[in-house]
Amino acid sequence: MRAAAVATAPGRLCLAGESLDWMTGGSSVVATIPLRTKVTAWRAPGNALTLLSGSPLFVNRLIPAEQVAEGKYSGDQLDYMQAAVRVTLKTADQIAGTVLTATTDMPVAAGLSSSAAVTVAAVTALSAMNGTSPDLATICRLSRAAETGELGSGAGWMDYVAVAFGGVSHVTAGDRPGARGIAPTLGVPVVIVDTLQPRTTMRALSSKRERYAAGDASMHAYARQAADLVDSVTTALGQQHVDYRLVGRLLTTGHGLLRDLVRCSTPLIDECVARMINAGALGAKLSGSGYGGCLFALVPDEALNSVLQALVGLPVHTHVLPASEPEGVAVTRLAAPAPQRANSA
Ligand SMILES: Nc1ncnc2c1ncn2[C@@H]1O[C@H](COP(=O)(O)OP(=O)(O)OP(=O)(O)O)[C@@H](O)[C@H]1O
Ligand SMILES: C[C@@](O)(CCO)CC(=O)[O-]
Repeated sequence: MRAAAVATAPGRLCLAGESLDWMTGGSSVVATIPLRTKVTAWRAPGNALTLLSGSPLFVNRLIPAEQVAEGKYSGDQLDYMQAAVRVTLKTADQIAGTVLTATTDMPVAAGLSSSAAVTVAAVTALSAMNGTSPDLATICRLSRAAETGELGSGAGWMDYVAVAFGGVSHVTAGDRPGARGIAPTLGVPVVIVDTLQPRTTMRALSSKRERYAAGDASMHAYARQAADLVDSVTTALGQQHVDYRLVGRLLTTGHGLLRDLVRCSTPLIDECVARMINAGALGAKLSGSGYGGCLFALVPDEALNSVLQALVGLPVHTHVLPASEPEGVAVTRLAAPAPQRANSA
């Protein structure tokens, strides 16, 4: 029987607590965004796994099912999709004939967790294709096993939990992936600025890991101060009437910690943050692992024009999001087509 499923997963902004999950087992605060990755999985007769990605960055591939089952990777961009197949389908028989396509609205490798979005969506679509519907914690476990276990990239639970659960949430770290929902959405529009400065999470992480493990005083100071900030942001966002001026100030404070202690900002990111705040943004910070990629700002409607004008002339791409995204991973199992009737004439 032919079976197919489509899953979508959002990108995420990190509001506070980048890196705490893997550094100290600490929590973070995240919000998902309405820029989503869509993965379709289906099975047709054949011996290979077919990976198709709509992104101009990626070259489509056909990989023998045995090679996937053995865990052999080629080191290219589609390894994330391949790893999701391996942790979900396991045997060569199950893998043979699987076709996986991915398209995305979000900048890739730029701090919005495109890798967790594609992995979570792929694990979910492949499970549904096989007739199973794992709970969100299981989807997070499989996705982390794909990125971290298979590819040696990825970090703690933050990205998988953010993308799978959706909304504005306090992500708890530790052994069990979990999130405490704070609110469905942020009550202020968000402007995301992609600096187009290339970076990869893997490289960013290895330098931070080395410094933290070597006892670097700035990294340890960051870990302490960021944990306090996570508490303050969680409390501020949990109020019945949220004071977004306060939330904005806390975000900017978080950016300062990343810039001065972790030292993972760039002059262009700092320039965008400063210009947006001077033009009326409530607060701004980089998102994700830094060293390039995206920053974001909370911008009330009345300041939107001046904030966008302040960015004119900078080599950046800007996304204006009227609201953040309440929905985490979502899946639809497509009905198998009815069998063709033999023509009796
Ligand atoms: N739509 C997609 N299709 C296939 N692979 C994707 C897709 N989106 C992301 N990826 C994979 O994820 C990699 C990017 O992961 P990386 O962790 O470097 O960045 P990110 O997740 O976007 O940012 P961050 O982890 O800082 O939030 C890409 O190089 C590619 O291999
Ligand atoms: C923030 C981070 O955990 C997100 C990975 O996508 C990476 C890091 O710690 O540098």
